[in-house]
Amino acid sequence: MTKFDQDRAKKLAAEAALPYVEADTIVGVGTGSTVNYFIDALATIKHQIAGAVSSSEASTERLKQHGIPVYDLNGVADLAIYVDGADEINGQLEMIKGGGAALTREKIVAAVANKVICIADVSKQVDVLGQFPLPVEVIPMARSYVAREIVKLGGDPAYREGVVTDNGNVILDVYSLHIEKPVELESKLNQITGVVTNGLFAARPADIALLSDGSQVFTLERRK
Ligand SMILES: O=C(CO)[C@H](O)[C@H](O)COP(=O)(O)O
Repeated sequence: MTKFDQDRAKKLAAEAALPYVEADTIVGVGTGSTVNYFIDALATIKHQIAGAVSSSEASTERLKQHGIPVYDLNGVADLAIYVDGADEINGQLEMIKGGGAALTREKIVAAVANKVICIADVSKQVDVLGQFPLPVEVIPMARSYVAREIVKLGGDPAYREGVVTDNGNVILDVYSLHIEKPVELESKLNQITGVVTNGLFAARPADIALLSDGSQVFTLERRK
């Protein structure tokens, strides 16, 4: 890939999500550096929206700093859109997420949303998922057991030292996966006792991807 301005690409992709925000609705907001640009853009139209639900303490803080009200997801029955970044995204708009350790809350908000919009720079686009180590959120006392089970599935798990998720759990990053069947692997990993969830967003992929190379934004829509 030729060199490009990654920060500018993230900002352009983030700003391209603004037209999808409907007036007077609550907006689902993800986590990460690309989403930070989205939050800053959302602040420019904050008087037109009802507020946000957030997938992490970090995003909640940034939203509040901008004066955007943040609601508890339990009180929100209808969420039109959820906007989030990705660590990898393939042609079916299946993603690996969780580089920022927020995967579980991200997956929960995505599950509630009618439309999931992925914003990313074009370096995140891949043919086959798995170059980026797949994050798995694990209950701390199950860490070694889960790691052994992941090895049986062909993965190479590494403990992300020093990281505790917003839910009080730990992360295993799984290397050496060439993920030909993302839906199947997502389900298999979730069946290991002690796994909270994993960073494959395949059962519930993105509906729209806004990908930028720093000069333009490419819109991909998932074929249903
Ligand atoms: O899944 C995530 C956090 O858990 C992020 O969306 C993902 O890591 C992409 O981050 P960035 O926009 O900083 O590249």
